[in-house]
This record gives sequence, structure tokens and C-alpha cells, in this order.
Amino acid sequence: MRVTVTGAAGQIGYALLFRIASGAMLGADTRVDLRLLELPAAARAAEGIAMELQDCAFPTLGTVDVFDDAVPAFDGAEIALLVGSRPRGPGMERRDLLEANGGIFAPQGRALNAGAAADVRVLVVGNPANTNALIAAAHAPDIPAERFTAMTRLDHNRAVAQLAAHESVPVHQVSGVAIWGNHSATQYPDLTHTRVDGRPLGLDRGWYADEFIPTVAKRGAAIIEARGSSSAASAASAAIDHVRDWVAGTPGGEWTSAALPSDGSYGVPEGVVSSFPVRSVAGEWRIVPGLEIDAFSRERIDASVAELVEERNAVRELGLLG
Ligand SMILES: NC(=O)C1=CN([C@@H]2O[C@H](COP(=O)(O)OP(=O)(O)OC[C@H]3O[C@@H](n4cnc5c(N)ncnc54)[C@H](O)[C@@H]3O)[C@@H](O)[C@H]2O)C=CC1
Ligand SMILES: O=C([O-])CC(=O)C(=O)O
Repeated sequence: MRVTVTGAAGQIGYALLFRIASGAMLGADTRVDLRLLELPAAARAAEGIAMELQDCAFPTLGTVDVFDDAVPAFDGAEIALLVGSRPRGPGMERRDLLEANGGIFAPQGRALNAGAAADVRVLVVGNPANTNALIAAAHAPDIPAERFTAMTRLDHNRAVAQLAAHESVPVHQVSGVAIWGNHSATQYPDLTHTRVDGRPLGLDRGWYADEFIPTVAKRGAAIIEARGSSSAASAASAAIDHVRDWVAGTPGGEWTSAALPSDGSYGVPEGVVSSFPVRSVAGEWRIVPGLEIDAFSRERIDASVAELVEERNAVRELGLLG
């Protein structure tokens, strides 16, 4: 399979590429041809990573090519991991950030439209991930919008791990966790449908509202504070999980979380790229239907979706949705 990774020379790229090449994402029987896209200034560093990939002699790795132009980089891509983005700089307003990223994700959407495989799967990791995915999809009219997704799997994995630690159970006993909304501090990590070892969780509402939700929602900032730079290996691992499940299916009828263009489910306006509880069936993400949403959950989902709608309005005003 042909896999294009943007931002290949960045921190997530360095944690991600070796796992893709080793078969962790697409399995031990799938040969992977990697196409690394970087800015011209970082293309040399990407060449160095290509050398290291070769030196691993992974049996699953085919070719590795480095590009500083999106059009050839996405040619024939079956999977596109859009990691490279413009980080917020000093004094930069949210609007400046959206505009700068529009300058990256609009041309990448056009390049995907021009040359990617008809059934390409796109995962946007680079922040603001949900809205970057919306921009890329808007510039790829020939690719169905649902092929554009954004990553909330890291938030999902953080939520599972926090709950498992709180309940003193192994992570594999936790099911039915959901992330709703934006990959931002407004996200809603939902435990109201969660089961532990197959039994409904007796939810401690005080801990849930006062500790669990803020810990998960602010985990990215806590990592930056502790490590001096943002999550990289855990983000790469979540990207591997997202694509693996999308291609191979979510195991055992379980759900996970991913941000997808809304079909209007759960009152999320159609087209907004929002996180939902999802299953992957026959190679496609499907929003888990029919969940009961209590008043507490409703308020939090609505707040995060309102932020996404604001972001959509802002990029529309900037002319970034075409
Ligand atoms: N969705 C999520 O859960 C998470 C998202 N992130 C986001 O992922 C992004 C990448 O993070 P890091 O790897 O730590 O950043 P980084 O700054 O280490 O690397 C980013 C790389 O992207 C490259 N790049 C920038 N513009 C590009 C373009 N137009 N085409 C190709 N490459 C380009 C840069 O040259 C750089 O090498 C950031 O936006 C970060 O906020 C990080 C963690 C979790
Ligand atoms: O907060 C950041 O910049 C990185 C990020 O998205 C996360 O760790 O969830």
C-alpha cells in the first residue's frame, strides 16, 4: 500500500514512520511504500530518516521517497497521514493559526484530489485537526468527504487509560468510551456508556466531572508542561490505531472514537468534522447509533460542537472552504 506522511521530519513523524514500516499499521503481510512530504527546509532531514528506515531492513518496507511538493507526494496515495502543520507562534491569534493552516491544507486537499487513489483514507493529525480536515476535504470535491478524518484517538486512548487506572483494571477490560466534538480542551470524553469487564461502570459523578474530564481534555497541555514539547510517541501510536482499525475493522464489535464529517447524527450539524463513537465495518467508519444522551452529556457535546461551528465559520469567512 502506498502511504504518504506529511511533516515526516517532525517529532510525530519520527515516532510514526518506523512503526508503519515495521507492519504495525497494516499488518505483517502488507508491503508499504512510503512517501514522505516535508517543507524544502526539512527535506534533507527527511532524507536522513529515509536512510534510517532502509537501515532497519524491515521485511514489510518497500520503497521510501522524499518530496517537497504535495502533488507528486500524494500521487497514488491509498493512505495519507497529514501530520505537518503550522504550530501557533507567539502573538498568533486563533484566526491567524486557521489562516496559516488553510495555506497548507487547501493545497494538500487539491493535491489529494488530483492524484490520490479513489478510495484514499486521510487522517489529519496536525492541529487544529478537525478544521484542517474540513479544509482539505473542501478542496477535494472528487473524494467522498467521509474519506477525510481527524484524530481524536489519542484523546480516546487517554480516556481509556485514565479510567483503567482509576478502576485498577487492565485497559483491555474497558469498553464503550467515547470522545465527542473537537480535539481541543472543549472535547467531551464520555463515560456514560462505559463498561468495565463487561459490566456497566458505577460512575462516580464527582470524580468524573471534576477530575476525569479535565485530566483527559488538558492532557496535551500537561505533556507539554512536563516534557517541554507536545505528545509525539503517543500521538503516533494513536494514528497507527486509527488507520489499523479503519482498514482492518474495530475488533469484536467494540467502538472507538474518530472525528468524521457529521451526517447530522446526535444533533451535530451536517458536514462539521466532529468526534463520535464509531465502529469500523467493511473498511468504513460508522457512527454508533441510538445512544442515550443525558442532560450532562448534551451540554458538553453542544459546547464542543459550538466551537467547531465557530471554527468552520471563521475558515469560511477567510475563503478557505472554496
Ligand atoms: N490530533 C492529535 O491528537 C495531536 C495532534 N498533534 C499535532 O500534530 C502536529 C505535528 O506535531 P509534531 O510532529 O510534534 O510537530 P513538529 O513541529 O515536530 O513537526 C511538524 C513537521 O511538519 C513539517 N511541515 C510543516 N508544514 C508542512 C507542509 N506544508 N508540508 C509538509 N510538512 C510540513 C515541519 O517542517 C515539521 O518537520 C502539530 O500540529 C501538533 O499540534 C500533536 C499531538 C496530538
Ligand atoms: O496540545 C498539543 O499541541 C498537542 C496535542 O494536540 C495533544 O497532545 O493532544
